[in-house]
Amino acid sequence: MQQLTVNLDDRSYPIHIGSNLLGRVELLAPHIAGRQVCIVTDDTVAPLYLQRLCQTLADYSVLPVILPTGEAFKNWSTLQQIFDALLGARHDRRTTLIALGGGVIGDMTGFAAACYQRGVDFIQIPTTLLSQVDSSVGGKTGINHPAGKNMIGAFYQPKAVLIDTDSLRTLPEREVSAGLAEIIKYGLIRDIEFLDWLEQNMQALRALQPELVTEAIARSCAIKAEVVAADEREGGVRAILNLGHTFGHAIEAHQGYGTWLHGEAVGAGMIMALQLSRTLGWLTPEEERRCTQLVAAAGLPVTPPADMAAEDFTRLMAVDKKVLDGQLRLVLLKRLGEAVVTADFDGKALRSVLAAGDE
Ligand SMILES: NC(=O)c1ccc[n+]([C@@H]2O[C@H](COP(=O)([O-])OP(=O)(O)OC[C@H]3O[C@@H](n4cnc5c(N)ncnc54)[C@H](O)[C@@H]3O)[C@@H](O)[C@H]2O)c1
Ligand SMILES: O=C(O)C(=O)C[C@@H](O)[C@H](O)[C@H](O)COP(=O)(O)O
Ligand SMILES: [Zn+2]
Repeated sequence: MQQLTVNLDDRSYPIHIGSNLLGRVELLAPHIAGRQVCIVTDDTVAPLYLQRLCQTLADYSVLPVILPTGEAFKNWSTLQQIFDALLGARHDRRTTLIALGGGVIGDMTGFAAACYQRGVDFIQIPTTLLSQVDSSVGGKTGINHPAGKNMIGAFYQPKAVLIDTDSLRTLPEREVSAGLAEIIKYGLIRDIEFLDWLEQNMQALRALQPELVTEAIARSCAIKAEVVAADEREGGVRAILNLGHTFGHAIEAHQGYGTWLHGEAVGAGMIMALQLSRTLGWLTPEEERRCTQLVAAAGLPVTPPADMAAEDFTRLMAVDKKVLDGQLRLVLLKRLGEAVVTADFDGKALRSVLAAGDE
């Protein structure tokens, strides 16, 4: 087992990564204040892992909450089901919420924990590759709004993150690819050696070769933990974790939440950001080609949806959370391994990137 730490003073927490961790009560117990535990999961993950976790927590009073699966349910009415269950079972302020599932469950459970009785503890047990490398770490929690992704939420850190790599065995291939998008993101924004390593190992990673996947998770979490520790509430550098997301979130909202997976939209969105970086002279055409090949090799789309026009992007991107005083800011690459957040790009160049889908 490996252990990393997200260093945030008195809100610091461990990330445990390894095999067979779902059965390790001693990793959870130090982070559970009372006897009440509420496990929030979805109706795909519940039949796979809920019973196992309940057995691990046999000494606690466990309330399971099983939500409908998928991005389309990351909304107010699903969130309300968590509050209904907590109140119905008289959970008090010492309750601990546990998110058992992918990023949708993690984001919603974290937000519920931030709000319930003005804040209770929560633990992340991510079960998708995407949630193991990204969403379970860093404390961004929330739900979608029809007008934009993750528009309602809070920064609220978990007490611990437990990454059981065995849970990936049941993950569909399409979801593995979605997780690889965020892994590639870390190489692009911060670590060119990691990018080289990903190019060399992409097929083995897609096949979930255990040592390699564990290595990819640990390197990704280490980068995310470092960025979050430097800028917890995205006043500055944390925004680099948003590479490809301004475009990607527009794709998700336009297509209808859940039609394109988050990781798929980020894959295509990163290519759009790289194209714009190339037009600024920051990347060579060869570097852009190389990255496009890597994203394609991960099994991800490299072009936006055919039915999305430049105007659709412009409208949806205008509500991005990085917009300041009405001005769009994008995460672009100064060079491979180095990202910047900038408003300083040519509007015409952006328009031609956005119009690629119109052709
Ligand atoms: N908070 C953050 O920092 C952050 C970071 C990245 C993404 N996100 C959010 O995370 C969400 C995407 O997360 P996701 O890709 O995990 O999606 P998800 O939670 O919808 O999970 C994907 C699918 O995999 C299923 N699943 C989960 N674990 C499984 C397993 N072990 N075996 C089989 N099936 C399993 C789920 O039921 C679901 O159908 C988006 O809402 C995105 O906005 C948040
Ligand atoms: O943790 C972050 O910061 C990120 O931006 C990680 C992203 O991968 C993630 O999708 C996040 O939810 C996007 O945040 P948002 O603020 O753009 O909604
Ligand atoms: Zn993301």
